[in-house]
Amino acid sequence: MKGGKPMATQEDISPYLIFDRQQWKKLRASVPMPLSGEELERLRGINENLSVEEASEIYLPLSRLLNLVVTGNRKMSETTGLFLGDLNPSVPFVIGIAGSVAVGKSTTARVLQALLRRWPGHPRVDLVTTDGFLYPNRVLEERGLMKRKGFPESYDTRRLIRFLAELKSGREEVTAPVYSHLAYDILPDRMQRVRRPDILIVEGLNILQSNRMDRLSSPCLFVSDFIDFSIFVDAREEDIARWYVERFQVLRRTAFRNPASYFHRYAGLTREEAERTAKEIWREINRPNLKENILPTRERARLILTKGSDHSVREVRLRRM
Ligand SMILES: Nc1ncnc2c1ncn2[C@@H]1O[C@H](COP(=O)(O)OP(=O)(O)OP(=O)(O)O)[C@@H](O)[C@H]1O
Ligand SMILES: CC(C)(CO)[C@@H](O)C(=O)NCCC(=O)O
Repeated sequence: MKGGKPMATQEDISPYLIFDRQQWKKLRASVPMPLSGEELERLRGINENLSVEEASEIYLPLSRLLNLVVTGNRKMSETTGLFLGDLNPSVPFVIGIAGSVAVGKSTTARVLQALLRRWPGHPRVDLVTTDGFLYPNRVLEERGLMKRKGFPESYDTRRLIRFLAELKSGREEVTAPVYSHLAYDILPDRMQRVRRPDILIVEGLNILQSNRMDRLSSPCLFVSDFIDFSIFVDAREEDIARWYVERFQVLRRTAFRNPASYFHRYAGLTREEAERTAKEIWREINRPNLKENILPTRERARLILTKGSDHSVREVRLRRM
């Protein structure tokens, strides 16, 4: 592919092409129209810190690539339909987004959702986060896992696999449980309905994992078996830790103030106390999870976005296949 160069290390066996920012941004060249003012506003609503430059230089070319992959995939299922003498309706194309807590998965997912919606042919793009497949706090407490949220054992992975299998089987409607960061728990009386979108984006730190528990499930299937294109959002650990602490400070002044917030007690902390608390949660929970369970899955992704300390993407690695 134009502009990409093979990975510098292990050049002979690496499946990735590497693009620096300059090379990558050129790949939006044939996008027919720039983002409209209205679309830019919508993107700003997703994350006020996301720059227009970032959206158009990084995420727009990425949406162009995804659009081509989705179209190719649809052609392939039409070919199978032709073979079967039956134009079987295509099932949702699933894009997975993985990476550490606080690396920016949700933001990436929402930007891609907004951009993909404007491509012709697949206007219905839904978004599900694997947070909904965490066990409720009641179960986590019983199992002594309250300090292990986000670790493989804190998810009902079988249920997540069942959800994806049902979606890929062409069901008219599938449902996912809903997690609330405010309640810090699964909402018992809420369900997210997914009705055969053209594309489903599944965002979560665990989507590329294949731990022992999953292998024991029968039949032997992994979450990644249902993902057509996977993206890993990557950054230096020091940067992610800082983003985690910064986000915690923002939440202390905003969401934690809400008396309904599980972390309402944190609203009363001073800036220094909040910083200490956030650093401790990072050190005790999210950092070990990154090292032990998330980073080892990075090279399973089709595409790796590497961010610099200001969240701007410095490098894109794309698997040849
Ligand atoms: N592209 C971006 N530009 C600027 N800031 C960003 C960008 N992406 C994310 N951020 C900031 O980084 C922090 C984490 O982002 P986000 O909530 O999207 O992460 P996440 O990976 O979904 O985290 P979690 O797994 O904890 O839900 C937030 O403070 C967000 O505002
Ligand atoms: C719900 C997860 C696991 C993933 O989004 C994460 O946001 C989380 O709650 N981690 C546990 C430690 C913490 O509160 O940051």
